[in-house]
Formats: sequence, structure tokens, C-alpha cells
Amino acid sequence: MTTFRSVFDAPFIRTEFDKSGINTQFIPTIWKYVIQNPNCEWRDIPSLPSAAYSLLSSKFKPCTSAVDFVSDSTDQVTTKLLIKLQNGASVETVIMRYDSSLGKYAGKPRSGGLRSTLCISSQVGCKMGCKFCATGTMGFKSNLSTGEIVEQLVHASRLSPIRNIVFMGMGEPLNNYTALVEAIRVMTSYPFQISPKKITVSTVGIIHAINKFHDDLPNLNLAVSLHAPVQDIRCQIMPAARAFPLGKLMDALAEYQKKSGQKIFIEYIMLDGVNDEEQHAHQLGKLLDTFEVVINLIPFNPIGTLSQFDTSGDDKVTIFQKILRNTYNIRTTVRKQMGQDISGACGQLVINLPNKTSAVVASLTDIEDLRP
Ligand SMILES: C[S@@+](CC[C@H](N)C(=O)[O-])C[C@H]1O[C@@H](n2cnc3c(N)ncnc32)[C@H](O)[C@@H]1O
Ligand code: SF4
Repeated sequence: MTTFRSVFDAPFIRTEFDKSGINTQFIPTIWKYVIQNPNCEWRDIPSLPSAAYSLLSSKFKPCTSAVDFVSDSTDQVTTKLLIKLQNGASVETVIMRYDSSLGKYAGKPRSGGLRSTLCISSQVGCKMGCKFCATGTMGFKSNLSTGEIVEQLVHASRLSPIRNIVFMGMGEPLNNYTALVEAIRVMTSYPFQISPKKITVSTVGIIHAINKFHDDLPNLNLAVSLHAPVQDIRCQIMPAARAFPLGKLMDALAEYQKKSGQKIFIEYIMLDGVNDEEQHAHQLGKLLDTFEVVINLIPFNPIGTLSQFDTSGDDKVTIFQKILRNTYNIRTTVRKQMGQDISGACGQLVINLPNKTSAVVASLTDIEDLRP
């Protein structure tokens, strides 16, 4: 069977056009046509040179992935798309609708000034093995290509106008760095033109990638899944912390902030009795004292019987937030939970779940190889 490349695989299509002597300026026009005409055939595109038509027909498909299943949350705010890739694997991508006329996340029927956020996947599975995350239990299956990352935006844009993008779906984006950078370059250029300021990449803390992140993707937002203020607890819940120790991660973040001048978003999952005591809030406040950050406290989303964790009670979350705000003067928000009823919330994305133990053990071995 012939394997086709996605027309959104930017470096590949540019190289192929160059090799065939075709003007690469046609590429954005082709993208625009594909976005507007989901079922198009290459011969439908007006004014396409015949050399471009031959090349596209032999090597490219308008989209290599297809939407397999769509589920809406009961409040209609969240929509989860199950997307089937050409190799038979699947990933999930989640739309969250924000109605600017109401100033809040709101469902489809009141869709006045919609500006939806899209939560994108970067890998099938993940090798980081975080113990609270459903995707982590899958182990690593494969990296998504640039085209497969961009196609999630193409599919979602047909259902809702996307203004914000967060790389908080399945996988560790900085562990698929080259494809990520190319995909973001496509998303921020014509015809997508998503503002880089509206794109956030969330990472477990891959230090060598953070070191070059600002040079490759200026003006983007960086979110770091910190989840613990000390190395011991971080290692307990996030095996990747062994390869990327907290001290070195903080040094990399300091350097990033110095270079970029941008604030950093810190994600902190609230796990009952693990990292949610008052002393942890004080440790976190001191750790971040010299940084400009926004802390987002994330209520733990249950992942069925797969996890040993419980969600922190509301009282504990409130005390934690107050300490960070009042004692350390750090802007601290609590993430609104969305899409739980369709398993579309943070960390709930999982496909073809294998035996939990073997997946996590496999990922631990991989993490050892991640050190730069
Ligand atoms: C699924 S990850 C993907 C991005 C990247 N791999 C990371 O860890 O930052 C996005 C966010 O979801 C959080 N998360 C994972 N499992 C969760 C769960 N069960 N409940 C709430 N948040 C979770 C992660 O810690 C991270 O902050
Ligand atoms: S939280 Fe992020 S890094 Fe950790 S296993 Fe899940 S997707 Fe991977």
C-alpha cells in the first residue's frame, strides 16, 4: 500500500516542490483550499500547475488522518475528536468553547463570539510515565508528524473557530521537538495565522529542549508541569524527574525567562496527601520567588481504577492558593474542570490501554535514554 504524506508536512512538501522546480508560493494556497474543502481532490484546485498536480497526486493527500468519532460533553462546552492516523493508530484532540460575548466557557447554542481553545496531541502515548496520567499508562507508541499535528487543527476548525491552542493532549510535545516546531510554524503562518501568543506548549520539563525553545519559537507561551516543589515528591509521581532533576530544571527556566522576558505558566496537580499540604505551598512559593510565573492549580481528574491518587478537597486547594497569593504574591488560579463526562479532561486521554504495569515499566527505561 502506498503511504502518502500530509500536504501539511511543511518541510517535506517544500523540498519536493523545490526538487520539481515548482514555486513553493503555491503551498499556502493549497492549504487554504484543503481547509475550506474537506473532501477535495487535487484536480479541483483552480490554477494549479500540472507539475504540482502530478507531484501532489503521487505523493500527497489533503489529509492523511480522518475524524473517526466525535463526542460532545453534556454541557456542549467540550468536544472530543477521535482521530485515526494513516498507520491505524489514533489520537484525541479536544475543543473547548469560550463565548467572548458571555465572558466564559459556554456551549454550542449560545455561540455568539466564539473563540475556542484546541487541546492538541503530539504523540501516540507518552514515554514519561507520570503516575497520575492516563496517557502515561499507555507507554510510548509513536511520534506524530508535522502534518498529523497540523491536521488536528484542520479537523477541529471545521467544527469551531480556533483562537487558542494548548499542547496539553496526548504526549510530551518537547519529546517530539522537530515536528512540533515545524507544526507551530505552519499554524502561525498563512492561512492559519494563529497568534504565537495564543499558543501554549506544556512540558514535563525536557531541559535540553527548553534551552532552545525561545530561539526556535519566540513569543510562544511555555507551561511547565511542575507538580511538586521538591525533587523527592517529583520523582515519586513523575519518573521523568530523574532524568531532568528539579534544580537543573529551575536553572533552565531562569535562563529561558532571562532570554525571553516572558512569564512562565506553572501547572501543579493537586493530589490528596501527596503534594497538597501547607508546607508544600510554602516550598513552592520559595522555589518560584525570583520568577515571574502564573501558577495553575489543577484538580486531579480521576483516571478510573488506574491510579492510586485522590483529588484534593476544595478546602485544601483554597488554602494552597491563599498561601501562594497572600504570602508570596504569586498569581494563582484553579483550573476549571471541563469535559470529564467524555474523558476529555487533562490527563484523561487514552487509547487502547495496555496492561498498566508493563506500560509504565517500559516508559521508565526510555526515560533513562532521554538525558542529553
Ligand atoms: C496530558 S499533559 C500533556 C502535556 C505534557 N506532556 C505535560 O505533561 O505537561 C497536560 C497536562 O495535564 C496534566 N495531567 C495529567 N494527568 C492528569 C490528571 N489525571 N488530572 C489532571 N491533570 C492531569 C499534566 O500534568 C499536564 O500538566
Ligand atoms: S502528564 Fe504529560 S508527560 Fe506525563 S505521562 Fe501524561 S502526557 Fe506524558
